[in-house]
Amino acid sequence: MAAIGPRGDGAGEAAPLTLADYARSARARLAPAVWDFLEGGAGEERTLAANTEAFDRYWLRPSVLRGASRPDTATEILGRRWDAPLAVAPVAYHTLAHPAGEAATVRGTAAAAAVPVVISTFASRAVEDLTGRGVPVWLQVYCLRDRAVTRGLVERAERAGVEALVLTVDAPHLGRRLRDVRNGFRLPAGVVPANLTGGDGFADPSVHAREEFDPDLDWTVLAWLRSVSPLPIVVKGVLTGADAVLAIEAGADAVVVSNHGGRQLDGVPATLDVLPEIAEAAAGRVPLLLDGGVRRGRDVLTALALGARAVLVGRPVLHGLAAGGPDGVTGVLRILLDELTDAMSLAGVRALADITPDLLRRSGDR
Ligand SMILES: Cc1cc2nc3c(=O)[nH]c(=O)nc-3n(C[C@H](O)[C@H](O)[C@H](O)COP(=O)(O)O)c2cc1C
Ligand SMILES: O=C(O)C(=O)c1ccccc1
Repeated sequence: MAAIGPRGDGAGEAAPLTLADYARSARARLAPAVWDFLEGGAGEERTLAANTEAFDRYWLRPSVLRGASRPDTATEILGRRWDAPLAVAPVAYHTLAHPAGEAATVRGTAAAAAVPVVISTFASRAVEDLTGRGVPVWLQVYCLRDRAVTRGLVERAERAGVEALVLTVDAPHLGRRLRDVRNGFRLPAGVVPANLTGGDGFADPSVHAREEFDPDLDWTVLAWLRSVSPLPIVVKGVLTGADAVLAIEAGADAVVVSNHGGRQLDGVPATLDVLPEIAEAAAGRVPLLLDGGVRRGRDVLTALALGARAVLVGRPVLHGLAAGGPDGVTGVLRILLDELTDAMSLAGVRALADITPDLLRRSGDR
């Protein structure tokens, strides 16, 4: 976060070259309280900071003379081809960043690459306006106390053509985000969940979550979700090997190693730092995805070398959206893709299957 300058400093007017450029440009355009909501984490934001810092503790060990001038970034996950090992993480209320919201995100993503967009339970555009537009759409599910509402959301998404469900398991309630408390953050008028029926009182997300989220879920929730929908179930928010095993035993088709971008329990480790433990426990039984702090193409290489099959990117996509609408989203994803292929080529990695732990050296190790 150190690269982010003060508002109105004129940065970001030249064509953005990095995700940090997009972050600066977004910050200059967004109301400060909205920026804080998007950017902030829980507590002292130790986990938020750790997510990005963890990537900087690894160095790459290139192999030379590998004929890797045109690396192949394609992969297959849950039976679908992805152009690159990247997806858009679920982030509530994209209309906070741009009036077209998730519709702009989907359009911008499709222009960059065929990779999934995971829409939040709190997406601010109707799911029917997001599917069938060139990229797979997955639905993130918060399991609410009112299971009929959750079921209705899932059935609606399935009818619309959503291809997988991402069950978030790290949020019995929302973490204590001090920036939002200090700002008295409320959603601006008109920013509402477009796919949830009934009710209002959404304006303070943390109050709403306390009232509506089911805070007492256990692993049987997977069987319940399975009874509601035949779609693949991805469990998001696992941080230990033991929980990854329980997720697999409960029937998860994939697991997202995530600390919710440092927004839930402050003091948990960086996702990158728990990935090896989880990869060992999962032992290849399900694909592992990772999110949190991915800001450069080479970060994708690092995560894959430690056992992820793909990564999800959250805040940077919203930065692109705020900075330039669909074109900004395309720009963010293209930068990540260009940086990834550049790093693969220079590291002698022809295809994702070539990526092994040998590609890395942890700083300080000999
Ligand atoms: C503003 C914001 C809203 C989010 N909303 C959701 C959500 O509705 N559901 C969810 O599972 N995760 C949500 N997340 C967490 C992201 O899916 C993801 O785990 C995290 O942002 C990844 O870290 P990154 O932002 O460093 O890439 C949200 C994150 C942010 C920043
Ligand atoms: O999940 C989140 O991090 C989040 O910020 C959120 C916001 C609104 C509704 C639900 C979750």
